Amino acid sequence: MATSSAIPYVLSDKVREAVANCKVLVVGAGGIGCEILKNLALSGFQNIEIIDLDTIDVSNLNRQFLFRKEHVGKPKAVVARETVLNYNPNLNIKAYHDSITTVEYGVNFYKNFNLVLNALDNRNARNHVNRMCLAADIPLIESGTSGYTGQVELIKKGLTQCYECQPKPPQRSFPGCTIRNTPSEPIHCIVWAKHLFNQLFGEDDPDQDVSPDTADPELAADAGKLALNEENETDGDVQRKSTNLWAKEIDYNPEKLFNKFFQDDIKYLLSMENLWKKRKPPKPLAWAEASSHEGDSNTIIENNLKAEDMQVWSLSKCSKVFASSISVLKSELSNKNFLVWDKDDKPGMDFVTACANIRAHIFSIDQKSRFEIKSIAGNIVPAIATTNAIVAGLAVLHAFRVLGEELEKCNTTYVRQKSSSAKTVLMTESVLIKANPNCYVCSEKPSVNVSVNVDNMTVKEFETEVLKKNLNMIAPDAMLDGKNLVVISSEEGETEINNNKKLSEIGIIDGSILKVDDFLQNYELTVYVTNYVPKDTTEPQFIVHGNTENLRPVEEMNGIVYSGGKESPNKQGEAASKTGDKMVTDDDEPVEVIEPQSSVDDPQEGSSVKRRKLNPTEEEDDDLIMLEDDDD
Ligand SMILES: Nc1ncnc2c1ncn2[C@@H]1O[C@H](COP(=O)(O)OP(=O)(O)OP(=O)(O)O)[C@@H](O)[C@H]1O
Ligand SMILES: [Zn+2]
Repeated sequence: MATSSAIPYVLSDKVREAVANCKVLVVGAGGIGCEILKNLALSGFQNIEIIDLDTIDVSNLNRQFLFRKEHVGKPKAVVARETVLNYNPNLNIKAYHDSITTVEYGVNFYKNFNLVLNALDNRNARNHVNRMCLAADIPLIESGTSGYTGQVELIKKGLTQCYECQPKPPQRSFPGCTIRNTPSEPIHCIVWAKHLFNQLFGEDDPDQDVSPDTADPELAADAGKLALNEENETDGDVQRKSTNLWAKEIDYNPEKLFNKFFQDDIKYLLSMENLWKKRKPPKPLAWAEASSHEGDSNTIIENNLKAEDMQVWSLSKCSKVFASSISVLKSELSNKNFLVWDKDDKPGMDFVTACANIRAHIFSIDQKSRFEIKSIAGNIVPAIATTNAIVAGLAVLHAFRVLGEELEKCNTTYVRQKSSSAKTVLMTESVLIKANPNCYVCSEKPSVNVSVNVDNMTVKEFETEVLKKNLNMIAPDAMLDGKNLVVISSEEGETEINNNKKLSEIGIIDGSILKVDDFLQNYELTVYVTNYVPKDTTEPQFIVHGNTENLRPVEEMNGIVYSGGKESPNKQGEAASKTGDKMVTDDDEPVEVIEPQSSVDDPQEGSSVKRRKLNPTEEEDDDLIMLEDDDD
């Protein structure tokens, strides 16, 4: 392929020179990353570094055009580099097969670059790169797609909002008792099946218990206890022992496992009578019955007309697959400590399909095909190559503006599906979106309020659940303000002694202030602790809020709330009406590019007014900004 393209000649001399001399980092070589790399290589960029932690999967080949069949299993970053070098052998391009969140890539690493382009698929890595670019004061072009929608924005310290300025919609989650006791939708059964996979083969996680929940608030206290006592008299061991240990003891005998999860546990649930006063009770199912249940003739005929993945399995097929997948998973486990569930791993996906459908049958819930279950279980929104290409193109246009020192022209741009009411595909904010002054990441003195039961949460849980998982730190150190006492240290061996102590035991009580910092992220945060006792298991274990003035009742908070929350976004159809250039899509339908509205007196106000119009609807926005891997 030719080493030069027309693009450099439409750029000013200044930008062309900057493009040739700058050094850029591309984080992620997936759907968007491959497109960005190709665009960079063909538009005159000379010095590119690319990092991706993953290897090429066959499912990537339909849209990650730098990869071919023969590359499956090889590191994405390495192959992306090789392919791009074919476009332009003179490129100075370096590949890292690694996670960007590791300590090797500290602030000094970022300072090597003029610009960073994110092409990631998960919130954690995005949050991390956001913090690193703020710390290194490097412009970051953040992009994401979800199906037909996408977004590109510039993040620059002091000029724009950062990736964490606005609250992100929490990931959809369900109360434990719905999953364990009273499922009513297919997704409840799918989540349960994934939890069951983890209980049997994965890393131990008490939050993913699949056994009946006697602490269900719907139960009159006695009913649950009564049932538990009866259970203990008969088969009590099974209940109390870890599922994992018990499964090992019976050598993963599929019949015994089946009868426990789908017959005995269901009988036990039935004994919690309160649950079934207003609900259809579940029907316990024994292995022998399921194995011979072929389904009604209509379903068999319907199934025969469908591709295998689209068929809804009969109970007998579910039990066969249950047994065969367990046998494969058991042998996979024999040389590992635990397995990690992955939607693209056949036995794991088969196991979840079978278990979810058996449970759905028991609770009279619609059963689903393997294909549907895969997309629900893997949080999959189909990736659309065209959207990735548009977004990657926009990202590189943003890069030209940044290099031309026209950062203020990098207004956030959205890709939207054309709707009948407004023929729009691209929409831009009218102004740069300013930082949230209360942002717990980019404000001058970042602070956050954490409400937690100080007599119940351990220091280790606080570190893992609050500081790492919720506040996205990598290696936090925490000091109790006023006492100069280091309570959590990122140095091995320094504070492990505190790990199993409750927060209050080491002096973290209502009103305590913690000074937390993450050395890698160059990030300091003041954490104000308040004591909070959840009323029952349906309430969150802890709440993180940006600003006490914004405190709202727990039920409104839906687990986590940050300050500076905005009104709910409006429908995309209400987007700005001014139209501009036309372009042509694959299907030859003319689409229109929406130009920013005329500037307004107060940019901040203008921004928020416009944003309400441009933001996606609740249904479609879940993954717009941050495409999540499955991690529930
Ligand atoms: N911490 C990280 N460090 C480096 N690369 C990362 C990190 N987290 C995610 N990535 C990479 O970002 C890329 C995102 O690309 P994309 O959204 O197309 O996902 P994918 O894994 O290729 O596809 P899919 O999830 O649809 O199977 C992936 O290649 C992934 O490996
Ligand atoms: Zn911010």
